[in-house]
Parts: sequence; C-alpha cells; structure tokens
Amino acid sequence: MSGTSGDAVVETRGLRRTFGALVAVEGLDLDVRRGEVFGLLGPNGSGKTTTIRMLCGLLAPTAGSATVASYDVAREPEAVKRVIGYMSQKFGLYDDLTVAENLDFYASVYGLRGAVRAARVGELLDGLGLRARERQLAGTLSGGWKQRLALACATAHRPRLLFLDEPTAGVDPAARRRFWATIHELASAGTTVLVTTHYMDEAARCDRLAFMARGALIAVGTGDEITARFGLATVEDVFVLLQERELAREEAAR
Ligand SMILES: Nc1ncnc2c1ncn2[C@@H]1O[C@H](COP(=O)(O)OP(=O)(O)OP(=O)(O)O)[C@@H](O)[C@H]1O
Repeated sequence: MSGTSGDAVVETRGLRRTFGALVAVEGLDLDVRRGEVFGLLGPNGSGKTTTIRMLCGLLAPTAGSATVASYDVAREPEAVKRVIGYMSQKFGLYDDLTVAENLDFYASVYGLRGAVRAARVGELLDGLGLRARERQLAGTLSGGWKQRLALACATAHRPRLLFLDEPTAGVDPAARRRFWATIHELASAGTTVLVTTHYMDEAARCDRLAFMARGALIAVGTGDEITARFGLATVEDVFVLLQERELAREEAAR
C-alpha cells in the first residue's frame, strides 16, 4: 500500500472508464479505510456500478489505477477476487438451486473445500437464520430472504472487503433494518464495506459518503461534512440538488 494513505484498503488514483465515447467514470481519487462502511451515492448513471465493477476486478479500467487490499485491480484481478465479496444489484443467485446449494456453490467458487466448506455452509445457514429454508429453491424466496442469502453467498469466504451494489432495492423496511445490523456486525469485525444506495436512511448508516455525478467525485466526507460543504440541511437535500443539476444539464443538451 502506498505511503500517504495510511490504512486505506481501497485506493484509486485518476481512475477512468469509458464505453466508446461515453465517459462512465472520470478521474476518481478515492480512499476507503479498513473497517469503515463507505457509501457511494449519486444519481442514476453517475458511475457507481462501473466503479464497483472495476474495484472487484471484473472490469478493466481505461486509465488510472486502483488497489484493493494492496492488489492492483488491473494487474492482479484474481488476487482481488479472493479477498472481496460482491453482491450485485441482481443478487446473482441460482433460482433453480436450493438455499443450501447456492451457499455450497459460492463457497466452492471461493475456494472452500471438503469439511471446511460444509462447516462454513452450516455456519452461514445458522448465522443468518436460513436454516429453516435450506431446502427451499432460491427462486421461490421473498425479496428479503433472497437478499439475506445473497449476502451469505458473498461472505462465504470471509472476505476482507464487501462490495454491495444497491443491496436493499425492493426489500421491505424490516428486512433492510436486519440487513444493516448484519453489515455493522461485519464492519465491527474488521470487514470494510463499500455500498451504493439511493436510500438516505442507509446513507446515514455509513461512516463516510462519496457523491458521484457524471462519473466524477463531487464530495467525500461524513454526512455532516458534506451537508456543511453544500450549505444544505440534509444529505437528501444534497442528493436532490445533484439530481436537479443533472436534469437541467440533460434539458440544456436537448
Ligand atoms: N457495459 C456498458 N456499456 C456501455 N455503457 C455502459 C456500460 N455499463 C455502464 N454504462 C454506462 O455508464 C454510465 C454509468 O453507469 P453505472 O451503471 O456505472 O451508473 P450507476 O451510478 O451505477 O447508475 P444506477 O444508479 O442507475 O445503478 C451510464 O451512462 C451507463 O449507461
């Protein structure tokens, strides 16, 4: 890990990704510290998912650099994948496999074998309250249980970092609250969590936030620091302001 960032476990410098003429992520300089719950916020299309996919070693940067747990995402994507867990917007579950089979599958993909794998699957079933549903097909679970299972799958190998892309979209408030309790337990145990969300109550549960707009970082800090910078009362006000600016830009471009 490079000298100036101290305990940064995610570090990007000038990170950029284009798709043809479209600049999805532009010149991103980001530091996420070990054990922090870090929220990535921004309007639709602002580059959050593209950023997460680069940090997970799933998408090559066009330019700039990023390290995750000191591994370079462009040069060492396989090493990155071993130390991270990724829960995508679509959860990535296999609908025609049971709860236990999904867990077993992910545990095997993450390199767990034999008795260690069986023990870990059992631990996840019990720890996340999935035992009663272990033989149920994932496709028949409610949204809240799918989310729980997806989190269990993403943490099967006890990753040092967890990337969560809109993890609670379409999930009821009680399930969201339970989910966040689990996230904070993981963070207390030293897991670094980077999460994207459109929900402001979830933003309030993050230690620090980064706002993105049109692929660029607009502001980074605690909720209080960011609202102070914009001279607004709440993080939601900042979010709405950015969204309105985006809409105005789109109108002007028409
Ligand atoms: N594979 C791709 N090919 C072409 N364009 C893409 C691709 N992936 C993303 N984009 C574009 O890059 C921009 C950023 O998208 P991204 O999904 O990163 O935004 P986001 O902030 O995660 O949005 P949302 O909040 O809607 O999930 C968008 O304009 C999107 O259409």
